[in-house]
Amino acid sequence: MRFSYLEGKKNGKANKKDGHAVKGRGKMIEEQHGIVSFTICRPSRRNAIDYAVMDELEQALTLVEQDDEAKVLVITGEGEEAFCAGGDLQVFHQLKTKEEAHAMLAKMGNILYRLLTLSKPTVALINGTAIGGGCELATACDFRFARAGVRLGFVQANLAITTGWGGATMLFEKMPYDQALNILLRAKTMTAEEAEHIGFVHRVFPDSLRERCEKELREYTNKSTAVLRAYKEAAVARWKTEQFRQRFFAEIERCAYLWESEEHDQAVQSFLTKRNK
Ligand SMILES: CC[C@H](C(=O)O)C(=O)SCCNC(=O)CCNC(=O)[C@H](O)C(C)(C)COP(=O)(O)OP(=O)(O)OC[C@H]1O[C@@H](n2cnc3c(N)ncnc32)[C@H](O)[C@@H]1OP(=O)(O)O
Repeated sequence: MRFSYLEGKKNGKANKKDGHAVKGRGKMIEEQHGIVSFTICRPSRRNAIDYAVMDELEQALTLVEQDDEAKVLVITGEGEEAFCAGGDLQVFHQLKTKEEAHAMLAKMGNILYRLLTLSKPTVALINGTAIGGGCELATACDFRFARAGVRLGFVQANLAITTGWGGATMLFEKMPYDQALNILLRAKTMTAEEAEHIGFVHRVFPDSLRERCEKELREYTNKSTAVLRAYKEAAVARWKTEQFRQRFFAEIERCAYLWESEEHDQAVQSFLTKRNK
């Protein structure tokens, strides 16, 4: 019987030799050669993130953090269409007040903060469109590898909100100030190649995404977990300060405030109406 990575680790019985995968509501976790892959499995919703995906991602972070055989975490989406279309608008459109929005935004914000500061290298394997919170998820990872031609965009401003999961704060940490502010304010999509040109994407692969990603990561997984942890701890120390956390969570407060606006409500309604929701 192939243990699920999550179940096996919880019972301390995971058979790590041949790897294993578990497909559940909204996610699939598999581990091969020290690489743990977390796949968002909601292709009919372009891999949009709902509460179930949040909970599964949080559980996966805990296990990867604790498991010495887990050396690198890769996050990707199922199918060819999308990496992640951000928050599930059909679910989160029910949230009307600042308080209701803040509860959801802070839940995912905390998860992305944990991802940002994970003591293992992380990769967003961008298999398709990355939009809104999908770009925030990708930004929280150390590296971004994308399939040639896919489109990415911090489109939140078109919905009359800002990023709400810490994405802007992380982007200002990881990119030159003017490049980060430009892509946030323009709220347009760009190709993987354009994103590589400005330094948001690190590798663009023409095809065979997983194989190419695994080959690229062999240079990391052939190092001891202790060394990987030590370098990541040095890298993320700057983000474990109270001052950074205050900036990170202030973004979430601002998004929650904007969430309440009539403009935001109408923008989401128009997206959903276009799909007769
Ligand atoms: C919660 C806050 C968070 C943050 O920033 O902090 C956010 O992420 S805000 C949300 C930002 N996301 C978006 O605005 C993306 C909206 N979706 C799109 O722009 C397009 O769907 C796109 C570009 C992702 C894909 O376009 P494509 O033409 O390939 O597909 P469709 O638009 O026909 O969509 C197919 C199917 O998926 C459903 N869908 C897509 N995105 C979402 C979403 N974010 N939430 C829920 N459902 C989504 C869409 O409704 C269609 O469903 P169907 O039942 O077939 O009508």
